[in-house]
Amino acid sequence: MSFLTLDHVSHHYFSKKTYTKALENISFSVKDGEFVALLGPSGCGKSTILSIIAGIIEHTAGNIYVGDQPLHKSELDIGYMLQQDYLFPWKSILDNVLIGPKINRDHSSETKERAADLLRQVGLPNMEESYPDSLSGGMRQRVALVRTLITNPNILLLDEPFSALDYQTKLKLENLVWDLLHMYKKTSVLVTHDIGEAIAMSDRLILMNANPGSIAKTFEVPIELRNEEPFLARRHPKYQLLFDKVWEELEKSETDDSADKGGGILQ
Ligand SMILES: Nc1ncnc2c1ncn2[C@@H]1O[C@H](COP(=O)(O)OP(=O)(O)OP(=O)(O)O)[C@@H](O)[C@H]1O
Repeated sequence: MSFLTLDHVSHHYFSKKTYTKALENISFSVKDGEFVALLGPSGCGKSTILSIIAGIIEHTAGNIYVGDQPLHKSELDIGYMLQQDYLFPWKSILDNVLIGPKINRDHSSETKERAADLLRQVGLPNMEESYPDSLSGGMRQRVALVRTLITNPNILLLDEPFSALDYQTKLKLENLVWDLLHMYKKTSVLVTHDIGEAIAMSDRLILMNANPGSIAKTFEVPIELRNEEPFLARRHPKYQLLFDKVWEELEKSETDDSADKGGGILQ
């Protein structure tokens, strides 16, 4: 059975006078432990999908299931990682990481030990008492990753988590995140503009069109790439083949009739 299913999901944003058809008839599912990437042009609704899965906004049509339970009745524990790390500058690294557990009234020494252990795993040993302003962008995102994993979520939503980083740091973090998510067998949905990142990190790519946001095509990533860390996957001959196919499809969607079908004025 699928872990998460979106079944003909649509979402329209309404303001006083206008509306935007952000998503139209989105259907896909994510298997337990699977890593799915959402890829597509700006404004095609990728972040809206994550916000709906996270329960931040309510979809206007369709159904979402976690297993066989409707999303709103499920006990889905979500980890959300964004482009910005949103670390609190006045809190130490450890206290930043422990925000989630503290909200859940977990003050246990086991959780503190787990935080230190995770910080070590992401290459930040003995940094618990440091403060965010003493860290580089890449180090801050590692802390954000630990803060996301510490509550042991059963799905991770990754909204362009590497896009603010320099290229070298981004490649290193892709590897690190991939390693940890595979080690802990996490189900993940990644939003990205980067075709290479989507291919190197995920098991399946969902390519979207804009105006309104819809699914253009799905690509299975070949097993040879899925079994490799992102850095090595990028060197595999099948990586370039898939890159070219996805690129071709993206080009097609950009040359399609681009008349604005994504919204209008309310009467
Ligand atoms: N709060 C909002 N109110 C009105 N319209 C919105 C709102 N948020 C997003 N939209 C519109 O919904 C559509 C989808 O936006 P969304 O941010 O989900 O796309 P995206 O694919 O994540 O974009 P990007 O890649 O640029 O981050 C866009 O047309 C956007 O302008």
